[in-house]
Amino acid sequence: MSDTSSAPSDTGVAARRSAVFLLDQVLGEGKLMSELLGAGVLDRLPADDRARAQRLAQETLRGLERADRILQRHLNKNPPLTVRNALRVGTVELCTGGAAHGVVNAMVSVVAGTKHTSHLKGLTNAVLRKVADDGPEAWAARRAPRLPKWLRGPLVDAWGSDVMLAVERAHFRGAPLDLTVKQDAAGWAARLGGAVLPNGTVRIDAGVQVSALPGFEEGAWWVQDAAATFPAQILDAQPGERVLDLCAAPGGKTMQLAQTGAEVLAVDDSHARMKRLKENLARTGLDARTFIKDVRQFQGSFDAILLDAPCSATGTIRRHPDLPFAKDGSEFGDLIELQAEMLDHAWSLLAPGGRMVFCTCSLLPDEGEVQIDEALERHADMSVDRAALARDGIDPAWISSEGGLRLRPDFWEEAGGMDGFYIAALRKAG
Ligand SMILES: C[S@@+](CC[C@H](N)C(=O)[O-])C[C@H]1O[C@@H](n2cnc3c(N)ncnc32)[C@H](O)[C@@H]1O
Repeated sequence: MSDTSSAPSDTGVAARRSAVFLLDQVLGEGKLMSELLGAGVLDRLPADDRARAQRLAQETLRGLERADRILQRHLNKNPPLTVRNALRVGTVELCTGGAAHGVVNAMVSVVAGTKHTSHLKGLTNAVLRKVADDGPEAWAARRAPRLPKWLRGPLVDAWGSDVMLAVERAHFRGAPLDLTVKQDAAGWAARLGGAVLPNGTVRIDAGVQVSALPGFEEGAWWVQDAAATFPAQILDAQPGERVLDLCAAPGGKTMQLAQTGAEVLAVDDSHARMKRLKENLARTGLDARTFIKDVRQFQGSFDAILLDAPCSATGTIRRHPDLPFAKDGSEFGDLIELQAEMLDHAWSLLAPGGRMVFCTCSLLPDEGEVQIDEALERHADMSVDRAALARDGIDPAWISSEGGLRLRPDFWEEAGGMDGFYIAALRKAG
Protein backbone atom coordinates (compact mmCIF):
# COMPACT_ATOMS: atom_id res chain seq x y z
CA MET A 1 0.00 0.00 0.00
CA SER A 2 1.28 3.44 -0.77
CA ASP A 3 -0.90 5.57 1.49
CA THR A 4 -0.35 4.03 4.91
CA SER A 5 1.53 6.08 7.48
CA SER A 6 4.29 4.65 9.63
CA ALA A 7 3.38 6.71 12.70
CA PRO A 8 0.93 5.13 15.18
CA SER A 9 -2.56 6.39 14.50
CA ASP A 10 -4.56 7.55 17.51
CA THR A 11 -7.71 8.09 15.50
CA GLY A 12 -7.63 4.64 13.97
CA VAL A 13 -7.93 6.07 10.44
CA ALA A 14 -4.82 4.27 9.13
CA ALA A 15 -5.95 0.91 10.52
CA ARG A 16 -9.45 1.34 9.12
CA ARG A 17 -8.12 2.45 5.74
CA SER A 18 -6.00 -0.70 5.65
CA ALA A 19 -8.97 -2.85 6.68
CA VAL A 20 -10.89 -1.41 3.72
CA PHE A 21 -7.90 -2.13 1.46
CA LEU A 22 -7.82 -5.77 2.64
CA LEU A 23 -11.55 -6.10 1.97
CA ASP A 24 -11.16 -4.58 -1.51
CA GLN A 25 -8.52 -7.20 -2.28
CA VAL A 26 -10.45 -10.16 -0.85
CA LEU A 27 -13.88 -9.23 -2.20
CA GLY A 28 -12.78 -7.53 -5.41
CA GLU A 29 -9.67 -9.46 -6.44
CA GLY A 30 -10.23 -12.87 -4.81
CA LYS A 31 -7.02 -12.60 -2.77
CA LEU A 32 -6.57 -14.45 0.53
CA MET A 33 -5.61 -12.34 3.53
CA SER A 34 -2.74 -14.72 4.30
CA GLU A 35 -1.33 -14.09 0.79
CA LEU A 36 -1.69 -10.33 1.19
CA LEU A 37 -0.10 -10.22 4.61
CA GLY A 38 2.63 -12.65 3.51
CA ALA A 39 3.38 -10.26 0.63
CA GLY A 40 3.85 -7.48 3.19
CA VAL A 41 0.96 -5.20 2.17
CA LEU A 42 0.60 -3.87 5.74
CA ASP A 43 4.28 -3.90 6.65
CA ARG A 44 4.53 -0.10 6.71
CA LEU A 45 1.93 0.17 9.45
CA PRO A 46 2.92 0.15 13.13
CA ALA A 47 2.26 -3.26 14.73
CA ASP A 48 -0.82 -2.06 16.66
CA ASP A 49 -2.49 -0.63 13.57
CA ARG A 50 -1.59 -3.74 11.56
CA ALA A 51 -3.26 -6.00 14.12
CA ARG A 52 -6.27 -3.69 14.28
CA ALA A 53 -6.65 -3.61 10.49
CA GLN A 54 -6.58 -7.42 10.31
CA ARG A 55 -9.06 -7.76 13.14
CA LEU A 56 -11.45 -5.22 11.58
CA ALA A 57 -11.26 -6.91 8.17
CA GLN A 58 -11.87 -10.34 9.70
CA GLU A 59 -14.78 -9.15 11.83
CA THR A 60 -16.31 -7.44 8.81
CA LEU A 61 -16.05 -10.62 6.73
CA ARG A 62 -17.62 -12.67 9.53
CA GLY A 63 -20.53 -10.23 9.77
CA LEU A 64 -20.74 -9.30 6.08
CA GLU A 65 -24.24 -10.67 5.51
CA ARG A 66 -25.61 -8.79 8.54
CA ALA A 67 -23.83 -5.57 7.61
CA ASP A 68 -25.15 -5.68 4.04
CA ARG A 69 -28.73 -6.24 5.18
CA ILE A 70 -28.52 -3.28 7.54
CA LEU A 71 -26.88 -1.04 4.93
CA GLN A 72 -29.45 -2.03 2.29
CA ARG A 73 -32.09 -0.09 4.21
CA HIS A 74 -30.11 3.14 3.89
CA LEU A 75 -28.75 2.91 0.34
CA ASN A 76 -30.71 3.55 -2.84
CA LYS A 77 -27.97 2.20 -5.06
CA ASN A 78 -24.73 0.38 -4.57
CA PRO A 79 -21.70 2.68 -4.12
CA PRO A 80 -18.29 1.63 -5.53
CA LEU A 81 -16.64 -1.31 -3.76
CA THR A 82 -14.21 0.75 -1.66
CA VAL A 83 -17.01 2.90 -0.26
CA ARG A 84 -19.19 -0.14 0.29
CA ASN A 85 -16.34 -1.74 2.23
CA ALA A 86 -15.83 1.41 4.29
CA LEU A 87 -19.56 1.38 5.11
CA ARG A 88 -19.34 -2.32 6.00
CA VAL A 89 -16.40 -1.83 8.38
CA GLY A 90 -18.20 1.13 9.97
CA THR A 91 -21.44 -0.84 10.29
CA VAL A 92 -19.77 -3.81 11.94
CA GLU A 93 -17.98 -1.53 14.37
CA LEU A 94 -21.10 0.48 15.18
CA CYS A 95 -23.19 -2.65 15.69
CA THR A 96 -20.65 -4.33 17.96
CA GLY A 97 -20.09 -1.54 20.46
CA GLY A 98 -17.99 1.03 18.56
CA ALA A 99 -18.51 4.64 19.70
CA ALA A 100 -20.62 6.36 17.02
CA HIS A 101 -18.72 9.64 16.87
CA GLY A 102 -15.27 8.08 16.49
CA VAL A 103 -16.34 5.40 14.01
CA VAL A 104 -18.32 7.73 11.74
CA ASN A 105 -15.58 10.39 11.68
CA ALA A 106 -12.87 7.84 10.97
CA MET A 107 -14.77 6.19 8.12
CA VAL A 108 -15.59 9.59 6.60
CA SER A 109 -11.84 10.38 6.71
CA VAL A 110 -11.08 7.08 4.99
CA VAL A 111 -13.52 7.82 2.15
CA ALA A 112 -12.47 11.50 1.94
CA GLY A 113 -8.79 10.53 1.80
CA THR A 114 -8.85 8.96 -1.66
CA LYS A 115 -9.45 10.94 -4.84
CA HIS A 116 -11.85 8.52 -6.48
CA THR A 117 -14.08 8.18 -3.40
CA SER A 118 -13.87 11.60 -1.74
CA HIS A 119 -17.09 12.84 -3.41
CA LEU A 120 -18.97 10.16 -1.38
CA LYS A 121 -17.90 11.37 2.07
CA GLY A 122 -21.30 13.02 2.63
CA LEU A 123 -23.10 9.80 1.81
CA THR A 124 -20.78 7.87 4.14
CA ASN A 125 -21.49 10.30 6.94
CA ALA A 126 -25.27 10.21 6.44
CA VAL A 127 -25.53 6.43 6.09
CA LEU A 128 -23.33 5.62 9.08
CA ARG A 129 -25.22 8.09 11.27
CA LYS A 130 -28.42 6.20 10.46
CA VAL A 131 -26.68 2.88 11.13
CA ALA A 132 -25.50 4.22 14.49
CA ASP A 133 -29.17 4.87 15.35
CA ASP A 134 -30.88 1.70 14.21
CA GLY A 135 -28.07 -0.75 13.38
CA PRO A 136 -27.20 -2.35 16.73
CA GLU A 137 -30.75 -3.58 17.36
CA ALA A 138 -31.14 -4.92 13.81
CA TRP A 139 -27.73 -6.58 14.05
CA ALA A 140 -28.60 -8.50 17.20
CA ALA A 141 -31.89 -9.70 15.68
CA ARG A 142 -30.33 -11.24 12.55
CA ARG A 143 -29.30 -14.87 12.05
CA ALA A 144 -25.66 -15.95 11.98
CA PRO A 145 -24.36 -15.23 8.46
CA ARG A 146 -24.52 -18.12 6.00
CA LEU A 147 -21.72 -19.35 3.80
CA PRO A 148 -21.84 -18.38 0.13
CA LYS A 149 -23.94 -20.78 -1.96
CA TRP A 150 -21.01 -22.42 -3.81
CA LEU A 151 -19.75 -23.83 -0.50
CA ARG A 152 -22.97 -24.08 1.48
CA GLY A 153 -24.63 -26.32 -1.12
CA PRO A 154 -22.13 -29.23 -0.97
CA LEU A 155 -21.80 -28.92 2.81
CA VAL A 156 -25.57 -29.05 3.36
CA ASP A 157 -25.66 -32.11 1.07
CA ALA A 158 -22.96 -33.74 3.19
CA TRP A 159 -24.03 -32.84 6.74
CA GLY A 160 -27.62 -31.55 6.56
CA SER A 161 -28.92 -28.05 7.20
CA ASP A 162 -29.12 -28.27 11.01
CA VAL A 163 -25.45 -29.14 11.24
CA MET A 164 -24.56 -26.35 8.82
CA LEU A 165 -26.48 -23.80 10.88
CA ALA A 166 -24.46 -24.89 13.92
CA VAL A 167 -21.22 -24.71 11.90
CA GLU A 168 -22.12 -21.21 10.67
CA ARG A 169 -22.81 -20.08 14.23
CA ALA A 170 -19.34 -21.39 15.13
CA HIS A 171 -17.81 -19.49 12.17
CA PHE A 172 -19.51 -16.31 13.32
CA ARG A 173 -18.19 -16.70 16.89
CA GLY A 174 -14.61 -16.85 15.57
CA ALA A 175 -11.81 -18.75 17.26
CA PRO A 176 -9.87 -18.48 20.52
CA LEU A 177 -6.08 -18.81 20.64
CA ASP A 178 -4.92 -22.40 21.11
CA LEU A 179 -1.46 -23.32 22.30
CA THR A 180 0.23 -26.72 22.20
CA VAL A 181 2.54 -26.78 25.23
CA LYS A 182 5.67 -28.87 25.55
CA GLN A 183 4.81 -29.72 29.15
CA ASP A 184 2.86 -28.55 32.21
CA ALA A 185 -0.40 -27.57 30.49
CA ALA A 186 -2.05 -26.71 33.81
CA GLY A 187 0.84 -24.44 34.81
CA TRP A 188 0.80 -22.59 31.49
CA ALA A 189 -2.99 -22.27 31.56
CA ALA A 190 -2.75 -20.66 35.01
CA ARG A 191 0.05 -18.36 33.92
CA LEU A 192 -1.70 -17.24 30.73
CA GLY A 193 -5.22 -17.06 32.19
CA GLY A 194 -6.50 -19.88 30.01
CA ALA A 195 -7.98 -23.35 30.33
CA VAL A 196 -6.74 -26.84 29.54
CA LEU A 197 -8.88 -28.69 26.97
CA PRO A 198 -9.44 -32.47 27.14
CA ASN A 199 -6.67 -33.08 24.56
CA GLY A 200 -4.09 -31.05 26.53
CA THR A 201 -4.33 -27.85 24.47
CA VAL A 202 -4.14 -24.58 26.44
CA ARG A 203 -6.85 -22.23 25.24
CA ILE A 204 -6.76 -18.48 25.85
CA ASP A 205 -8.69 -15.49 24.49
CA ALA A 206 -7.69 -14.33 21.03
CA GLY A 207 -6.69 -10.71 20.41
CA VAL A 208 -3.34 -10.82 22.18
CA GLN A 209 0.06 -10.32 20.63
CA VAL A 210 1.40 -13.88 20.53
CA SER A 211 5.08 -13.01 20.51
CA ALA A 212 4.66 -10.87 23.65
CA LEU A 213 3.15 -13.71 25.74
CA PRO A 214 5.23 -15.42 28.43
CA GLY A 215 6.74 -18.65 27.10
CA PHE A 216 6.94 -17.57 23.45
CA GLU A 217 10.61 -16.54 23.40
CA GLU A 218 11.72 -19.62 25.31
CA GLY A 219 9.66 -21.89 23.02
CA ALA A 220 7.51 -23.41 25.76
CA TRP A 221 4.53 -23.66 23.37
CA TRP A 222 3.37 -22.99 19.84
CA VAL A 223 0.09 -21.83 18.31
CA GLN A 224 -2.01 -24.71 16.97
CA ASP A 225 -5.76 -25.26 16.92
CA ALA A 226 -6.91 -28.01 19.29
CA ALA A 227 -8.25 -30.12 16.40
CA ALA A 228 -4.88 -29.93 14.61
CA THR A 229 -3.17 -31.67 17.52
CA PHE A 230 -5.08 -34.93 17.03
CA PRO A 231 -3.26 -36.27 13.90
CA ALA A 232 0.15 -36.43 15.61
CA GLN A 233 -1.40 -37.74 18.85
CA ILE A 234 -3.17 -40.48 16.90
CA LEU A 235 0.03 -41.46 15.03
CA ASP A 236 1.52 -42.03 18.51
CA ALA A 237 5.18 -41.90 17.43
CA GLN A 238 7.58 -43.75 19.72
CA PRO A 239 11.15 -42.86 20.72
CA GLY A 240 13.61 -44.06 18.10
CA GLU A 241 11.00 -44.71 15.38
CA ARG A 242 11.69 -43.33 11.90
CA VAL A 243 8.78 -40.98 11.29
CA LEU A 244 8.04 -39.11 8.07
CA ASP A 245 6.07 -35.87 8.28
CA LEU A 246 4.74 -35.08 4.80
CA CYS A 247 3.45 -31.58 3.98
CA ALA A 248 5.02 -30.48 7.22
CA ALA A 249 5.32 -26.70 7.13
CA PRO A 250 5.00 -24.51 9.15
CA GLY A 251 5.55 -27.41 11.53
CA GLY A 252 2.88 -27.59 14.25
CA LYS A 253 2.69 -31.35 13.84
CA THR A 254 6.45 -31.73 13.23
CA MET A 255 7.07 -30.25 16.68
CA GLN A 256 4.57 -32.63 18.28
CA LEU A 257 6.28 -35.57 16.56
CA ALA A 258 9.78 -34.36 17.44
CA GLN A 259 8.78 -34.11 21.08
CA THR A 260 8.09 -37.84 21.27
CA GLY A 261 11.78 -38.65 20.78
CA ALA A 262 11.17 -40.17 17.35
CA GLU A 263 13.60 -39.50 14.48
CA VAL A 264 11.53 -37.10 12.39
CA LEU A 265 12.00 -36.19 8.72
CA ALA A 266 9.86 -33.25 7.64
CA VAL A 267 9.08 -32.66 3.95
CA ASP A 268 7.39 -29.69 2.28
CA ASP A 269 7.86 -28.09 -1.14
CA SER A 270 7.47 -24.46 0.00
CA HIS A 271 10.71 -22.61 0.73
CA ALA A 272 8.92 -19.82 2.60
CA ARG A 273 6.90 -22.19 4.77
CA MET A 274 9.94 -24.38 5.47
CA LYS A 275 11.80 -21.30 6.67
CA ARG A 276 9.02 -20.82 9.22
CA LEU A 277 9.22 -24.50 10.19
CA LYS A 278 12.95 -24.19 10.86
CA GLU A 279 12.39 -21.01 12.91
CA ASN A 280 9.73 -22.84 14.91
CA LEU A 281 12.07 -25.78 15.58
CA ALA A 282 14.84 -23.39 16.61
CA ARG A 283 12.54 -21.46 18.96
CA THR A 284 11.21 -24.59 20.65
CA GLY A 285 14.59 -26.37 20.70
CA LEU A 286 13.11 -29.41 18.95
CA ASP A 287 14.83 -31.51 16.34
CA ALA A 288 13.80 -32.75 12.89
CA ARG A 289 15.59 -33.17 9.56
CA THR A 290 14.03 -30.95 6.91
CA PHE A 291 13.66 -31.48 3.16
CA ILE A 292 12.30 -28.99 0.63
CA LYS A 293 10.87 -31.38 -1.91
CA ASP A 294 7.70 -32.48 -3.62
CA VAL A 295 6.22 -35.21 -1.44
CA ARG A 296 5.66 -37.35 -4.52
CA GLN A 297 9.41 -37.49 -5.17
CA PHE A 298 10.55 -38.34 -1.65
CA GLN A 299 12.00 -41.83 -1.12
CA GLY A 300 12.76 -44.08 1.87
CA SER A 301 11.10 -46.52 4.25
CA PHE A 302 9.39 -45.46 7.47
CA ASP A 303 7.71 -46.95 10.55
CA ALA A 304 5.12 -44.20 10.70
CA ILE A 305 3.98 -41.44 8.34
CA LEU A 306 1.83 -38.37 8.85
CA LEU A 307 0.37 -36.89 5.66
CA ASP A 308 -1.30 -33.50 6.25
CA ALA A 309 -2.32 -32.96 2.64
CA PRO A 310 -3.01 -29.55 1.06
CA CYS A 311 -6.78 -29.03 0.87
CA SER A 312 -9.62 -26.53 0.59
CA ALA A 313 -8.99 -25.46 4.23
CA THR A 314 -12.76 -25.21 4.64
CA GLY A 315 -12.35 -26.43 8.23
CA THR A 316 -10.51 -23.24 9.17
CA ILE A 317 -13.12 -20.61 8.25
CA ARG A 318 -13.47 -19.55 11.91
CA ARG A 319 -9.89 -18.26 11.65
CA HIS A 320 -9.95 -17.39 7.96
CA PRO A 321 -13.33 -15.78 7.21
CA ASP A 322 -11.92 -14.47 3.91
CA LEU A 323 -11.72 -17.96 2.41
CA PRO A 324 -15.38 -18.37 1.33
CA PHE A 325 -15.22 -14.95 -0.36
CA ALA A 326 -11.80 -15.22 -1.99
CA LYS A 327 -12.37 -18.73 -3.38
CA ASP A 328 -15.05 -20.26 -5.58
CA GLY A 329 -14.18 -23.95 -5.33
CA SER A 330 -12.74 -24.10 -8.85
CA GLU A 331 -9.36 -25.45 -7.70
CA PHE A 332 -10.73 -28.10 -5.34
CA GLY A 333 -10.84 -30.83 -8.05
CA ASP A 334 -7.07 -30.53 -8.58
CA LEU A 335 -6.44 -30.62 -4.84
CA ILE A 336 -8.51 -33.78 -4.44
CA GLU A 337 -6.46 -35.50 -7.18
CA LEU A 338 -3.21 -34.32 -5.58
CA GLN A 339 -4.30 -35.70 -2.20
CA ALA A 340 -4.91 -39.15 -3.74
CA GLU A 341 -1.51 -39.09 -5.51
CA MET A 342 0.22 -38.10 -2.27
CA LEU A 343 -1.64 -40.76 -0.32
CA ASP A 344 -0.60 -43.48 -2.79
CA HIS A 345 3.04 -42.37 -2.83
CA ALA A 346 3.17 -42.07 0.97
CA TRP A 347 1.75 -45.59 1.22
CA SER A 348 4.65 -46.89 -0.90
CA LEU A 349 7.10 -45.41 1.68
CA LEU A 350 5.48 -47.15 4.65
CA ALA A 351 7.21 -50.28 5.99
CA PRO A 352 5.09 -53.46 6.28
CA GLY A 353 3.17 -53.31 9.56
CA GLY A 354 3.63 -49.52 9.61
CA ARG A 355 1.14 -46.80 10.58
CA MET A 356 0.00 -43.80 8.61
CA VAL A 357 -2.24 -40.88 9.51
CA PHE A 358 -3.92 -39.04 6.64
CA CYS A 359 -5.54 -35.72 7.46
CA THR A 360 -6.99 -32.56 5.90
CA CYS A 361 -8.39 -29.40 7.52
CA SER A 362 -11.46 -29.70 5.30
CA LEU A 363 -15.18 -30.10 5.84
CA LEU A 364 -15.69 -31.66 2.40
CA PRO A 365 -16.08 -35.48 2.40
CA ASP A 366 -14.28 -35.62 -0.97
CA GLU A 367 -11.13 -34.58 0.91
CA GLY A 368 -11.72 -37.01 3.78
CA GLU A 369 -14.16 -39.90 4.01
CA VAL A 370 -14.26 -40.40 0.22
CA GLN A 371 -10.45 -40.30 -0.09
CA ILE A 372 -10.15 -43.11 2.43
CA ASP A 373 -13.00 -45.19 0.94
CA GLU A 374 -11.27 -44.98 -2.45
CA ALA A 375 -7.75 -45.59 -1.07
CA LEU A 376 -9.02 -48.76 0.64
CA GLU A 377 -10.23 -49.98 -2.75
CA ARG A 378 -6.85 -49.28 -4.37
CA HIS A 379 -4.67 -50.84 -1.63
CA ALA A 380 -5.40 -54.41 -0.54
CA ASP A 381 -2.79 -54.09 2.25
CA MET A 382 -4.48 -51.00 3.80
CA SER A 383 -6.87 -51.15 6.76
CA VAL A 384 -8.38 -48.49 9.00
CA ASP A 385 -7.24 -48.57 12.62
CA ARG A 386 -10.24 -47.46 14.69
CA ALA A 387 -8.54 -48.37 17.95
CA ALA A 388 -5.93 -45.62 17.33
CA LEU A 389 -8.72 -43.04 17.73
CA ALA A 390 -9.33 -43.96 21.38
CA ARG A 391 -7.59 -40.92 22.85
CA ASP A 392 -8.39 -38.25 25.46
CA GLY A 393 -10.83 -35.69 24.09
CA ILE A 394 -12.09 -37.81 21.18
CA ASP A 395 -15.81 -38.57 21.34
CA PRO A 396 -16.53 -41.97 19.70
CA ALA A 397 -19.60 -40.33 18.12
CA TRP A 398 -17.20 -38.36 15.89
CA ILE A 399 -16.01 -41.53 14.13
CA SER A 400 -17.57 -41.97 10.69
CA SER A 401 -18.65 -45.17 8.95
CA GLU A 402 -15.33 -45.90 7.19
CA GLY A 403 -13.52 -45.49 10.53
CA GLY A 404 -12.05 -41.98 10.19
CA LEU A 405 -12.49 -39.08 12.58
CA ARG A 406 -14.75 -36.22 11.48
CA LEU A 407 -14.15 -33.03 13.46
CA ARG A 408 -16.40 -30.00 13.02
CA PRO A 409 -16.26 -26.35 14.18
CA ASP A 410 -19.46 -26.79 16.21
CA PHE A 411 -17.87 -29.48 18.41
CA TRP A 412 -16.80 -28.42 21.94
CA GLU A 413 -19.17 -25.49 21.51
CA GLU A 414 -19.14 -24.53 25.19
CA ALA A 415 -15.36 -24.44 25.26
CA GLY A 416 -15.13 -22.31 22.08
CA GLY A 417 -15.22 -24.83 19.21
CA MET A 418 -12.46 -26.39 17.13
CA ASP A 419 -11.34 -26.32 13.51
CA GLY A 420 -12.91 -28.78 11.07
CA PHE A 421 -10.64 -31.72 10.27
CA TYR A 422 -10.70 -35.21 8.85
CA ILE A 423 -8.23 -37.72 10.26
CA ALA A 424 -7.82 -41.40 9.40
CA ALA A 425 -5.42 -43.85 11.08
CA LEU A 426 -4.28 -46.48 8.56
CA ARG A 427 -2.31 -49.68 9.03
CA LYS A 428 -0.27 -51.57 6.45
CA ALA A 429 -0.44 -55.35 6.49
CA GLY A 430 2.79 -56.88 7.93
C1 LIG B 1 -2.06 -28.21 5.56
S1 LIG B 1 -0.53 -27.51 5.19
C2 LIG B 1 0.55 -28.33 6.31
C3 LIG B 1 0.47 -27.90 7.75
C4 LIG B 1 1.55 -28.56 8.62
N1 LIG B 1 1.48 -30.00 8.56
C5 LIG B 1 1.48 -28.14 10.07
O1 LIG B 1 1.01 -28.90 10.92
O2 LIG B 1 1.95 -27.04 10.39
C6 LIG B 1 -0.13 -28.29 3.67
C7 LIG B 1 1.30 -28.12 3.21
O3 LIG B 1 1.46 -28.88 2.00
C8 LIG B 1 2.52 -28.28 1.29
N2 LIG B 1 2.49 -28.84 -0.09
C9 LIG B 1 1.57 -28.63 -1.05
N3 LIG B 1 1.86 -29.36 -2.14
C10 LIG B 1 3.01 -30.06 -1.86
C11 LIG B 1 3.81 -30.99 -2.57
N4 LIG B 1 3.47 -31.36 -3.80
N5 LIG B 1 4.89 -31.51 -1.97
C12 LIG B 1 5.24 -31.10 -0.70
N6 LIG B 1 4.51 -30.24 0.03
C13 LIG B 1 3.40 -29.72 -0.55
C14 LIG B 1 2.24 -26.81 1.42
O4 LIG B 1 3.40 -26.05 1.20
C15 LIG B 1 1.73 -26.71 2.85
O5 LIG B 1 2.77 -26.32 3.72
